[in-house]
Amino acid sequence: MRVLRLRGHHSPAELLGWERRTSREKCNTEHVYEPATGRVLCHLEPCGAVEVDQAVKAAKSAFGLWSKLSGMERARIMIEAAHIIEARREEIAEMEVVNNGKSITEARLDVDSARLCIEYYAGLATTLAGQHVQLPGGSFAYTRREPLGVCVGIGAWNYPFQIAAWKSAPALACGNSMVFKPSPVTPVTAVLLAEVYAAAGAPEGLFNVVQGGQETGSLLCYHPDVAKVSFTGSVPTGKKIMEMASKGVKPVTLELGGKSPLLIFEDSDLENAVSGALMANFLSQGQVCSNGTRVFVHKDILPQFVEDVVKRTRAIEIGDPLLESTRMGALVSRPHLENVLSFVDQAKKEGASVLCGGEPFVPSDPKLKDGYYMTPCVLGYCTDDMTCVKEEIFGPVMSVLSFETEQEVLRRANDTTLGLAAGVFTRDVKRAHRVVEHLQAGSCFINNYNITPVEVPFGGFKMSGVGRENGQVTIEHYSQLKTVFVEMGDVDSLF
Ligand SMILES: NC(=O)C1=CN([C@@H]2O[C@H](COP(=O)(O)OP(=O)(O)OC[C@H]3O[C@@H](n4cnc5c(N)ncnc54)[C@H](O)[C@@H]3O)[C@@H](O)[C@H]2O)C=CC1
Repeated sequence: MRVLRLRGHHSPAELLGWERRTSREKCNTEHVYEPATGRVLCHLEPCGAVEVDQAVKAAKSAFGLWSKLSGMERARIMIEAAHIIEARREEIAEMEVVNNGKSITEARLDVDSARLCIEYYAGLATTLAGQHVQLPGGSFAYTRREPLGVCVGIGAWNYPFQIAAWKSAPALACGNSMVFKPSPVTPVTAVLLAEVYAAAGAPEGLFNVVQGGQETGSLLCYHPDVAKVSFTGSVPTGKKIMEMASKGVKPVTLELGGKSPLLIFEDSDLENAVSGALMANFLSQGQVCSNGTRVFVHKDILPQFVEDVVKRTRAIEIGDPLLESTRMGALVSRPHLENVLSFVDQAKKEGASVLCGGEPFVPSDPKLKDGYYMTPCVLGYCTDDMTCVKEEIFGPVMSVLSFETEQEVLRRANDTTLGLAAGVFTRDVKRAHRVVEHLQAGSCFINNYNITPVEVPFGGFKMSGVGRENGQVTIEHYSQLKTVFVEMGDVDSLF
């Protein structure tokens, strides 16, 4: 059973073996918008306690079957899911664009990342194994890596399909089942992932989608049959999730926000450094947790850097996210756009200089006139105490700061409670590794930025999170170790 309560114009075709449920009772529906046009896309009916319980029960029943399969058997279904995603790539990407507002070019890359993640963990599913330990007198012990049970995934709105895959792939590979709750702002594509798993032959109830916001999320976290919660979102919500999970002593994975630094030294390849700064700030309209929004540039190259970065920022094509030529689409919602613009106003008041952008943008196409667009912004003359340098803006706003020495820039880069990512551009190999050693961040980039291959772990230091997603290590976050002692002699009793 899958609890899906999405109604509207974009109802994907029914598939054998899974069922959509809509509310039997009247409840408060919420509008879901298309950011590119501002029109209402569909309505969302939040799931209550009854539906959450049904979804968890379905997942529990699927767990009974799924956890008994061998890794090879699970892998076969996951690989099939990856093939289906590949075949439906364009349709899923378009749906992501319509619901999220990002460009089709980026949405396709997100769908690819989701597929690669499922392929990668399908491979790892076949490698799960324990250890054999020889003990005195012929006795021995062995360990078994076992799944946790029903895992909950709670997603943010910036990478709706990718987050659902990044959470479900390692969970399913380990033999768990999942109930996933997307953000109520972007509820559409997680439903498509549920369709994909079902079509690939997953047992009924293996991957369920419940719709809703805070209340639905809390019901999931407190549910006694839920073994683990994996969350992507803001720091304040992450703290609440941790608190709720603690009532049942449930492990959590938290992928939270950042205010990451990007350090550009005077010996950098300037063109690459500028490209890196753009990648660090403007993907997904700047709504990326790992963004390097504090760009520290050595004072000797600052004028040239600023000239080049502003020139290339001004050239970014903004508009209809479904067009191939568009590089920046719409922000996710009207309130979020207003919030981002208010950060730009605040920066001006605090003495930063708007070098380009930071204005609402109205595309020439009349159908897009109510969309949530803005021009990407570069703020110059920033100082460490400014709000734009301290707080996560989560929009296309780059703050440029000047520095003189390595020691100084490291101290300033680490002067934050967050630690998701960090980057350094330099041609000096020794400096690159020395700097990275001192950066307090979970994901560090040398001479690039915002590259997230699924084979490597991703996650934060400090208040940016707990646990990791992707890479081999994530298997440990979705499984537990059982130790089995085997006596081959007599019991040496003290009594
Ligand atoms: N580290 C990472 O990988 C990422 C971090 N983020 C962070 O997420 C934020 C933006 O995303 P939002 O969706 O606005 O974040 P949010 O924290 O408001 O919501 C995230 C999810 O949690 C749910 N939620 C909210 N309150 C809850 C509660 N009390 N109990 C259970 N669930 C609850 C929401 O419905 C949504 O599905 C940014 O601050 C960004 O930094 C976003 C994407 C990736």
